[in-house]
Amino acid sequence: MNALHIRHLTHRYGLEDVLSNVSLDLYAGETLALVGPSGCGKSTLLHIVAGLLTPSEGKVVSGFKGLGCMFQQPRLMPWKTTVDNIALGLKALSVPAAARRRQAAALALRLGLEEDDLQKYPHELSGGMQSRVALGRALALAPDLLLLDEPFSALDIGLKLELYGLLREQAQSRGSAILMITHDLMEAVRLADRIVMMAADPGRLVREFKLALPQAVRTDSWIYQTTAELMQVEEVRVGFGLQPGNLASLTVLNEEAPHKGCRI
Ligand SMILES: Nc1ncnc2c1ncn2[C@@H]1O[C@H](COP(=O)(O)OP(=O)(O)OP(=O)(O)O)[C@@H](O)[C@H]1O
Repeated sequence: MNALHIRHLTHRYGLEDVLSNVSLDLYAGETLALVGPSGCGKSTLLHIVAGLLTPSEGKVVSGFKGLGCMFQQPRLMPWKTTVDNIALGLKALSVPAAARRRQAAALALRLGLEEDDLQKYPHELSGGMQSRVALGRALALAPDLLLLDEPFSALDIGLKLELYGLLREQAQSRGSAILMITHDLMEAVRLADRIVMMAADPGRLVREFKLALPQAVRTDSWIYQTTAELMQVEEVRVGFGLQPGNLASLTVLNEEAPHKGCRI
């Protein structure tokens, strides 16, 4: 089975440790959400996994073959049309122009864009449409690993729910693994199989929760209840800047034993 193994990762900017001794595993078909306070190193960790940064210490071993990334800002090429933005990765793989445009157009339509949108430039698209294009670009190469850095944070709830569904459909049909960052605990509860809570100064993993109920059968009320339960956990409250509260009994969640590299 394909997997990503992160071992004893430490990263410094200058003299400051922003990540300390982070170890994590991610397996094919799994969605793992990283949550934690601003500045705890979530994006740094994602950039290291994407190969955009070399860690100061530790290693990342990935058995995944394809990588798709989506960030908070769509980061589309302003001089390229919708289809050409989606087809960017296919062009890099030397897929002939007609074939890559055909594939990109089919994907765009599956993601809810319309025929009329295909030849538009990013400035002619709404924010939500740009997010669909960015998701299309991330999915175009059928990656078996998707890295998502708060991809839906700027969108309204209706569009978020729609894009969650599209993402899940695409990821499930390909058995892709997803490593996502979110500030929205409810989004993590809706989408993730595991939630890893981080703390800052230095950035580290402090707690992991396994959500045993399959995504497809999670109802809104289960999501609200589970989020509320999580919000009672000390590390989660601290991470979200809330006053410490009473520890609730976790009836819905299966709490995982902390793995190597975690500090509680
Ligand atoms: N290129 C850089 N040079 C120096 N310091 C950096 C650089 N990038 C990030 N940092 C610092 O590293 C720390 C971690 O940043 P990072 O963006 O990884 O955190 P984050 O958890 O993703 O934050 P947020 O949730 O606010 O996006 C922060 O203190 C940030 O200021």
